[in-house]
Amino acid sequence: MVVLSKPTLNNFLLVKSCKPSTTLLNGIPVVDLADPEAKTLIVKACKEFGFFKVVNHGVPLEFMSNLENEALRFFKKPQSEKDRAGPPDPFGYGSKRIGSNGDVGWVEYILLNTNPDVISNKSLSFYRENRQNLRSAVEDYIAAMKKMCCLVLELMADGLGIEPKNVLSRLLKDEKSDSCFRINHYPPCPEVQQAALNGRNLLGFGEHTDPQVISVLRSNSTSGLQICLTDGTWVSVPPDHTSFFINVGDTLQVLTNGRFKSVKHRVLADTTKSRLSMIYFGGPPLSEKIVPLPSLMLKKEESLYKEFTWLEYKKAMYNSRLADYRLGPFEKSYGK
Ligand SMILES: C=C1C[C@]23C[C@@]1(O)CC[C@H]2[C@@]12CC[C@H](O)[C@@](C)(C(=O)O1)[C@H]2[C@@H]3C(=O)O
Ligand SMILES: O=C(O)CCC(=O)C(=O)O
Ligand SMILES: [Fe+2]
Repeated sequence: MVVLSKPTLNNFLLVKSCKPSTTLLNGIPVVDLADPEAKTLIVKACKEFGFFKVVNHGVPLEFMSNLENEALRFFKKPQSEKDRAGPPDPFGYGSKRIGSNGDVGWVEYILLNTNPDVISNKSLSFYRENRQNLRSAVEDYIAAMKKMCCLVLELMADGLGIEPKNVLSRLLKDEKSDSCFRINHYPPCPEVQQAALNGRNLLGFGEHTDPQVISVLRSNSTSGLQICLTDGTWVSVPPDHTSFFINVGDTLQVLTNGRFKSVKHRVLADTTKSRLSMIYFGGPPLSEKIVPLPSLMLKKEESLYKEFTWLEYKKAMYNSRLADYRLGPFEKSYGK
């Protein structure tokens, strides 16, 4: 069992906790990718939740558990070895600190750029610290996630009745697409029980929206993920290690002029079980102008957002805290 170092434990209990929520999301939208109605269900889910579960996706379970086992092998290594792949810059191995603006969580992780041309020394150390086949396991998995995201984005375009079919997926297919991949490991935290007695929960990963176009998450069967509904209630998402969960990101919210909502989500730590999650974040090229899709806009409909590039959004994102409403300053109504 991996235990995060003791001295900082109290800081965590003091710094980041939140009111417990026991509501289980039974009505979570589930989309069968082989269903002819998939495109309609996807659009509905993106408007209502910004979140849905994907089944019948064609990715073999073995493929997912292979990478999960490789990742666990890395997280089980002594701290000094893992630290050789860190600190994150933002890519590389990180523990407890998320980003560089003071966010913390009961989590250790590896963050990788998916573009092999911009591979950092930290990522190389991560691969070196593990068996040789880790790099190909990661690359194969990323390729499968990119393919699935592109299919989902094409179904979205179809469901929205806009053309061409690749109007969204081209952003991820572009060779300059700025996408990344994250593996999060949440060790069990016995102190969670004490926190729960005081009516609080301990955060593994604080609330935020994903800034990119789309994210696809797969976890083991340990619970912890929660999403925030449009009425502000937090609900737990029952884990399913055989399925994928899709998140609408901030960029997709802008591209659809607010029709789709980027989903606020967070992860709570568990007392006894460790959680391992793997997330592919599909992003556009840095120079891409993020504006509502012209083919989607109604006559006289105006953009809710100021014009900006993904590079500009990214710069703002790295200056923000996890829970900040990052789209705020880019809204035309901001400050009015
Ligand atoms: C606190 C931060 C971590 C983050 C960059 C940021 O300054 C604000 C956004 C954060 C986030 C959330 C979703 C993804 O996990 C992530 C990789 C991303 O693209 O935006 C993280 C960033 C990070 O960990 O570097
Ligand atoms: O680890 C998880 O289940 C979700 C983490 C997350 O939302 C993120 O890394 O952006
Ligand atoms: Fe996220």
